[in-house]
Amino acid sequence: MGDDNDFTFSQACSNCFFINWVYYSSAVSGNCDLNIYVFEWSLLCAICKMVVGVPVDQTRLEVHNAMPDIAGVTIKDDLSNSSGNHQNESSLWKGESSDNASFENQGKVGSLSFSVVDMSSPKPLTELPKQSKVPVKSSEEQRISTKKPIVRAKVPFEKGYSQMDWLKLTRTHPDLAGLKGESNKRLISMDEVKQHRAEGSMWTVLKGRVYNISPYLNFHPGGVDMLLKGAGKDCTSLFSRGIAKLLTAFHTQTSQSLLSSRTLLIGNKILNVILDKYHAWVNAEFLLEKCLVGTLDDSR
Ligand code: HEM
Repeated sequence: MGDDNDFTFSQACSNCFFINWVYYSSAVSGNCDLNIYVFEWSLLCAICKMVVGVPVDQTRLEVHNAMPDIAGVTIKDDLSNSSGNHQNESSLWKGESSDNASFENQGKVGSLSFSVVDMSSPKPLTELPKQSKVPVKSSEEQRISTKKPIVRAKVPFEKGYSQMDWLKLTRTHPDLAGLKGESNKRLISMDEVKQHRAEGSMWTVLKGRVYNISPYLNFHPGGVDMLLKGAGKDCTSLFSRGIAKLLTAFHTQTSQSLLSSRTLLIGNKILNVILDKYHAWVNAEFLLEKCLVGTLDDSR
């Protein structure tokens, strides 16, 4: 430990691919191709370590254990002095202050020569040791503790207002739409829809169809207030409203692209757009069949 083979360089995190951490190694010996050394390991940056939940010190231990032997390493950086007293090791991992100025170094491993460029900013470097002092939860513990309870807006059914009760009503009530003998095949303008906001004759437009939602108000599992938002309006967008979720997953690529019709890659973060958050399985056309007043005339 602490011999001439010690060196420090910046390396892209194998999870998020940001070059934001500095790897320090000591006591390496034997033969190794640098390409293997750099690319074969799964090493995480400080941020991913926190997300994944591997304690910094533990990671470092694993890194040391997994270290392949390297013979004849002639790399020496400016941050370690000739006596093998590596100031930067302590500043990186033990929280002592040191000058973290960028440096560039040339090195040679076997037949491979290369440049080592420290692109890491001083701030994250001095922050690393602080993180290592905080007890880091295991990934399982972290997953459980960060899991938020799902808050549902669903309104508890009042007696007699279940969806079954609604279906019974649709089968037995003679005129839920309030048509009074008029046809429900007629075209209705948006102006006419706007005039129907009062209780008893409250209209809404859903996917081009005009419904009288008054009788359904108390049966709506999302509550009366939610349904009232669509009164006298086109509620299609409210009905199909989605949410965007930033998954705590990182993609191995870094680009801006559409991974699927609902999943977007921004940088290396995956954004998942969940469409029809509440009504994905709701067949409103069937539920409100008996409330149909007409078809929206969007030409006017
Ligand atoms: C106009 C026709 C609509 C119909 C037929 C309808 C029907 C339903 C049904 C059947 C559910 C229960 C879904 C389930 O259990 O999975 C539901 C839930 C819900 N709806 Fe609607 N809805 C309508 C409009 C709206 C509108 C316009 C809004 C918002 C402004 C809305 C907001 C909600 C909410 C927040 C829930 C609760 C989701 C939950 O936590 O389970 N609904 N709706």
